[in-house]
Amino acid sequence: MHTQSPADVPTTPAAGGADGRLTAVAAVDLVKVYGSGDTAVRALDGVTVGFTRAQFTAIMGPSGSGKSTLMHCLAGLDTATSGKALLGGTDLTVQPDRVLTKVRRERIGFVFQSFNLLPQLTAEQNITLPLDLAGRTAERGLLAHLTGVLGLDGRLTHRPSELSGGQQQRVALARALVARPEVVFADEPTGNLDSRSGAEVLSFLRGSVRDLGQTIVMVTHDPGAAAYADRVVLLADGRIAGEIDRPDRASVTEALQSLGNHR
Ligand SMILES: Nc1ncnc2c1ncn2[C@@H]1O[C@H](COP(=O)(O)OP(=O)(O)OP(=O)(O)O)[C@@H](O)[C@H]1O
Repeated sequence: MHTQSPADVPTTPAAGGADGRLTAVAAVDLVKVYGSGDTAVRALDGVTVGFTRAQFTAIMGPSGSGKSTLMHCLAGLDTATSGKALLGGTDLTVQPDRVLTKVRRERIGFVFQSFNLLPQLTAEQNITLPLDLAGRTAERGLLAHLTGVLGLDGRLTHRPSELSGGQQQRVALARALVARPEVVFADEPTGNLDSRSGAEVLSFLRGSVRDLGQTIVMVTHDPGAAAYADRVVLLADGRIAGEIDRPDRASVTEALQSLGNHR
C-alpha cells in the first residue's frame, strides 16, 4: 500500500490523472458538513480524488468514514458544503436541481444494494426505463450484449417478484449500463447477495470495464469484492487515507485493519 495525501492528487482532475489517462469523475477539496453548531458532523473534510476513465475503483474505509457521502455528492444526490464534484467538465455542486436530475438520468448509472427495480415493470422495461425517460431508444446491440452476458435472455418478460435476488441485481446492472453512462456508481452491490451471485456481479463489473470501457466506482466493505477493482481508495474520518493499486484481499484487509475497521 502506498499512502497518498490529498495534496498529491492532481488538482485539476478533470484534465487527466497522474498517468495521463482521462479522469471521469473527481472531487476537489470536497467538504460536507451535516447539521450545525455543537451537533455538526464533518462527513467529508477536504477530499480531493480523481477516478480514471475505464477503471474500476473501490471506495473503502471504516463505518462512518464518509464513503456514502462522497459517492452521493459525486452523483449529485447530495449537496456539498464546499469544493467541487466534477463529472467530466461539469461541477455538480453548482447545478440547479433540474440539471442534476437530467445528469443523473443521462450521464450516470446506479446500482444499489437493494436493487431498486420497479415491481410493476418487466425486467426488460426496468432495463430500458432510464432511456425511455430520456426519450432515447436502446442500442439493440448493446442491450443484447448485456442481457446475454448477464444470462437474462429467458427472463426479460418476468417481473422482479418472479426473479431471484441475483437475477434482480443483474437486471439492475443492465439498467445501469444500457445508456453508456460516463460512470456507474455501485453502492454495496453485493451486500444482499449470496457469495456465488455476488461473484457473478463483480465479474460482470470487471468485464464491463474490459469490454465496454465502463468507468465504475463502487463502495464496499468486503475486501474480497474490492479485489476485483483496479484500485482501492481509502477513506478515514472524511479524508483520503491512502490508496492501493491492483488490490488483493490480503492488502485490502491489512490496510483496513491499520485504519481500525470497526465493522
Ligand atoms: N443525513 C445525515 N445527517 C447527519 N449526519 C449524517 C447524515 N448522513 C451521514 N451522516 C454522518 O456522516 C458521517 C459519514 O457517513 P457516511 O454514511 O458517509 O459513512 P460511510 O463510510 O458510508 O459509513 P457506513 O460504512 O457505515 O455506511 C457519519 O458520521 C454519519 O453519521
